[in-house]
Amino acid sequence: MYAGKARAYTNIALIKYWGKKNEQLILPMNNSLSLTLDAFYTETSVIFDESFIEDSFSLDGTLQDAKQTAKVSKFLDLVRQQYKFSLFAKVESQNFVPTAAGLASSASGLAALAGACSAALELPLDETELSRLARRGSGSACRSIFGGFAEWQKGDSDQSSFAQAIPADGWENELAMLFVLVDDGVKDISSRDGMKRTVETSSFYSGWLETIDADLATAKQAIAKKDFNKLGEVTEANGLRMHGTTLGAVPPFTYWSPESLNVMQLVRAARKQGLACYFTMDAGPNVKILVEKKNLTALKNFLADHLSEEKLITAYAGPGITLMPV
Ligand SMILES: O=C(O)C[C@@](O)(CF)CCOP(=O)(O)OP(=O)(O)O
Repeated sequence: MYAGKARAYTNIALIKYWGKKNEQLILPMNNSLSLTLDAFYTETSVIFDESFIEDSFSLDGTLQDAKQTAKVSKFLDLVRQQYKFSLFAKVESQNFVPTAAGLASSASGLAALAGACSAALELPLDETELSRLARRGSGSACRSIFGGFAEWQKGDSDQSSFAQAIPADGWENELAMLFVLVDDGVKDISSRDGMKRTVETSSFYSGWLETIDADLATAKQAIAKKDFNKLGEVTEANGLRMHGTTLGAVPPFTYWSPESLNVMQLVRAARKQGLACYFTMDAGPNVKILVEKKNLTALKNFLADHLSEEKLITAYAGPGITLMPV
């Protein structure tokens, strides 16, 4: 029997990954840059044992159906193939996210799964190898191996596509990200399906790609200079352009709900009153507001007049993956 456990935190992209060059290897079209957060994480344990006759996967104590288990098995098959063994596994994941729906990210889940497998099999994987393995589970998971800021080097092969930490001299600890929960109950298109349709059909997609390198350079410069407004501006613009591509897809779609738009307007209004804060969104209606810790209370007070308190979740910069005793 081989057992391992890992904890990994979710990350939010400031410069987005939105499109694959290679679906099977999960190689992205562009580099992306994220901030790992402390508020949401997943703990996953894995047991490989010769007595198991199939893989099993339980999430938050509930045994998952064949479809969900197949996703985990696909990842386990990769590990079995790469490390040349054939034992089945029992996988148990627990998402530590506020009860609000739609906050558990595949990034923390798949990063934790990669970490748990490497711990169970006592694979001497360094961060790069762990990031590469996590990427095969879900692209954004490769960034959750690292704490703070991380950049996913797109590479052009399985070997060359992985994330690296972006040193920021502790500046990430001066930042906060306020999640505004906009649960409009509509079942969103998954990020995997959304980016696939966009790459394949959106006439806006090439325009999006042309802007990424400049955005990345701007974001990295801003981090190096601890220039919050510069980082916020490029984050907000990049996220808007990513979402713009979905409107050009066939059929067109958007993750924005009326309440999402309302929150975006509130962020702009707060800025007009001199409160430095910027929004970004991913494959869902929730809005994430990047703000400096020193302005967090002022931002919450500003929003309190418009949004109910329980819709707000505060996150700070979080750590990288930790392998844990079983
Ligand atoms: O996180 C970002 O850079 C931007 C997004 O969150 C925007 F929605 C996409 C994340 O995609 P992911 O779930 O990693 O896809 P997978 O590789 O198909 O599993």
